[in-house]
Amino acid sequence: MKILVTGKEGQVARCLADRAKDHPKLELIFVAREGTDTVLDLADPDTIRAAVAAHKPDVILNAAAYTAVDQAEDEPDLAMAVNGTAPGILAAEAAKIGAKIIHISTDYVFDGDLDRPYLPSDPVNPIGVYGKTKLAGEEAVRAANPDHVIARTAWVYSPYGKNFYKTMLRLAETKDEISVVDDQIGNPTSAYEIADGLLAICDDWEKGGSKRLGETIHLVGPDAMTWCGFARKIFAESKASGGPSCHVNAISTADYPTKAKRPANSRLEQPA
Ligand SMILES: NC(=O)C1=CN([C@@H]2O[C@H](COP(=O)(O)OP(=O)(O)OC[C@H]3O[C@@H](n4cnc5c(N)ncnc54)[C@H](OP(=O)(O)O)[C@@H]3O)[C@@H](O)[C@H]2O)C=CC1
Ligand SMILES: Cc1cn([C@H]2C[C@H](O)[C@@H](COP(=O)(O)OP(=O)(O)O[C@H]3O[C@@H](C)C(=O)[C@@H](O)[C@H]3O)O2)c(=O)[nH]c1=O
Repeated sequence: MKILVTGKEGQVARCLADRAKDHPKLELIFVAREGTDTVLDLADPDTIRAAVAAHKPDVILNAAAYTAVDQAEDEPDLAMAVNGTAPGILAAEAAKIGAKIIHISTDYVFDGDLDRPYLPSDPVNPIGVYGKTKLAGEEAVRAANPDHVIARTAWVYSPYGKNFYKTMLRLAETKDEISVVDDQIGNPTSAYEIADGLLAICDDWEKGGSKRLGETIHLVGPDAMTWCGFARKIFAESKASGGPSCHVNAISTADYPTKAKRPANSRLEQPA
């Protein structure tokens, strides 16, 4: 089964590439906005149509996105083109050739006001530009192709790209203490967990199954914690293996002003 993966250099895409060898019946083709034989720029619909026509995949896995949460507040049009409009074009192009689409979304589609983990069926209400654009992408995918899976994940970390885990370890190289917000809670998620979850769905489809088809699912790590708790965990593990570590002060969101508002409660849960 041929799977066209967007965003070749992203965290999830790179973990998909690492895991591909465990799924010999899945042929993963990675494209990016530059540097690949077939270029796919989500901000340029013509390149989307051309890439899908060139590869005629059975599944499109959209792992690319505009993920700079604060920067999105200053570039809402570009963020909307990439996160909101392009997924609909990918989904429509997939539908035209009878292909399925897996689209990755985020906890930031929720406002964070609920006092329990969010279920896929809970009402959405994003509070920042990034979340609004990701919600538009979800809606566009649902409208364009019934053969979709929308997998919402959260707080992604991996050895690749930019993420909170790597930021903490980098800061610890030069600082004795750092201050991290202790009033935003969520589920840190390894990009490998996401890759494994999505490839398990593809394996099922390859065998003729219909696992999760038409569903919006939550695919996150098992443990919820605050960003401060996550930082402390990162340093505890790092210290145990002889890596950098530093003291973490717990602060409130009000003490760490950022351009974009983030949900206080980002916990996601998938019903059994
Ligand atoms: N990171 C996180 O904490 C979370 C991520 N998600 C979602 O998970 C998915 C994967 O995220 P993650 O792997 O962390 O993302 P990354 O930020 O690691 O990578 C995003 C990729 O998207 C590519 N990209 C950006 N703009 C375009 C464009 N116009 N055309 C083509 N490619 C583009 C980037 O390309 P380039 O290398 O050229 O910059 C990059 O390779 C996304 O849908 C994201 O919204 C959901 C929840 C949490
Ligand atoms: C670096 C740093 C951040 N923070 C705070 C800011 C913010 O509230 C929180 C997380 O910071 P970041 O900017 O690294 O994370 P952020 O970019 O908000 O992460 C989000 O990315 C997008 C793509 C998603 O979809 C989300 O699930 C989520 O993972 O930690 C501190 O309190 N101290 C620090 O030293």
